Amino acid sequence: MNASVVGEGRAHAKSILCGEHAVVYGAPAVAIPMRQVSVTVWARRSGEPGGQVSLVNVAPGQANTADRRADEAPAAARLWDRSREADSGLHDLVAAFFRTTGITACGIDLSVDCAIPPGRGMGSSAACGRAVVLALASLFGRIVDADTVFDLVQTAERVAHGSPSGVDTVATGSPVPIWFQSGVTKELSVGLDGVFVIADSGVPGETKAAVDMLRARFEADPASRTRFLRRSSVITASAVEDLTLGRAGDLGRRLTENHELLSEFGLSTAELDRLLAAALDAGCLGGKLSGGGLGGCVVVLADSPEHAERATAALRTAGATATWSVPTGRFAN
Ligand SMILES: Nc1ncnc2c1ncn2[C@@H]1O[C@H](COP(=O)(O)OP(=O)(O)O)[C@@H](O)[C@H]1O
Ligand SMILES: C[C@@](O)(CCOP(=O)(O)O)CC(=O)O
Repeated sequence: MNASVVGEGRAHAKSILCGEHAVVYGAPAVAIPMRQVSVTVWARRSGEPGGQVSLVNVAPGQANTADRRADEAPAAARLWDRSREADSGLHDLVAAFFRTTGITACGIDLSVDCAIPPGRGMGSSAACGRAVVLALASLFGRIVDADTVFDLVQTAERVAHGSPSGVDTVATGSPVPIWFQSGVTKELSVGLDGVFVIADSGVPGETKAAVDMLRARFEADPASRTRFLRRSSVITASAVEDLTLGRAGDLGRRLTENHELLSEFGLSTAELDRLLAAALDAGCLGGKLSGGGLGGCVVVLADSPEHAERATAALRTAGATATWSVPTGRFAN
């Protein structure tokens, strides 16, 4: 690979099907890709001194239009969300990139077109981090192996989350559903015929706040931690079988069971519960909050495109600000 004037990197959103939070403590989780919602980053050398990074957000949605050549990066049209910049970890990530690769640090301009809403359990922070690493690698003409990408993205995730499990870091770059535990990833083959519908409650959740809240609860009551991890692990193990063997009804029940567990530990909200009730009334097989919780999204399972459409309409009526459909047929490699 040769160095270029503009480097481009892309990553997508994800939804956690089961095991969130437990995965932070070494239990397994399963996540599916949402490839239609993505972030693209363009990296250029700037005239600023070594290691200085400036960030701009470009008009939303451009990442999801026609393929663009690297030298056609659009002009910056909107400012990066400054209120969130400090905790994005992207400055640390760029510094870590130079340290790890041994490339002499220079000023970097990053243009970020992020269609993934932040704080919705869709992995915006990990996807932004992954896209930055890939953009820098392409700018400097380096091939960066998967383990190094993982470590670099985790540098930014540590700033955004505190103690990230790494499931978002892997899932935002995988085209297929993954099982993840303590840094080990397995790609899952899916025998299920159905449609996952993801719905945004419109309320931002704070993953870090949710993780901190659960940790405080576990410290106050260590037995509750054991109970939470056991139940989550059992649900995830069954969900993997249901997903691979195509047992849609069983998988739906697991999702709902996982929601009840997360809810029992204070991670749901009235808005998320209302969305789930509406989807179940509309004939969904089950569903749950997805990601950090305390806001963000739900993921529900419908057994056909027709049921998914009905669920989508019900979710919108119940207040969802956005919905996405992920048919399981899309997971073919
Ligand atoms: N478009 C954006 N502008 C600024 N910061 C962003 C943007 N997208 C993501 N981020 C960073 O990611 C964080 C959200 O990450 P997190 O709370 O983990 O939610 P998510 O569930 O989306 O991963 C933000 O606080 C910010 O640091
Ligand atoms: C709650 C957690 O399990 C998943 C967080 O997902 P998100 O950042 O809210 O998309 C945290 C983690 O795995 O590090």
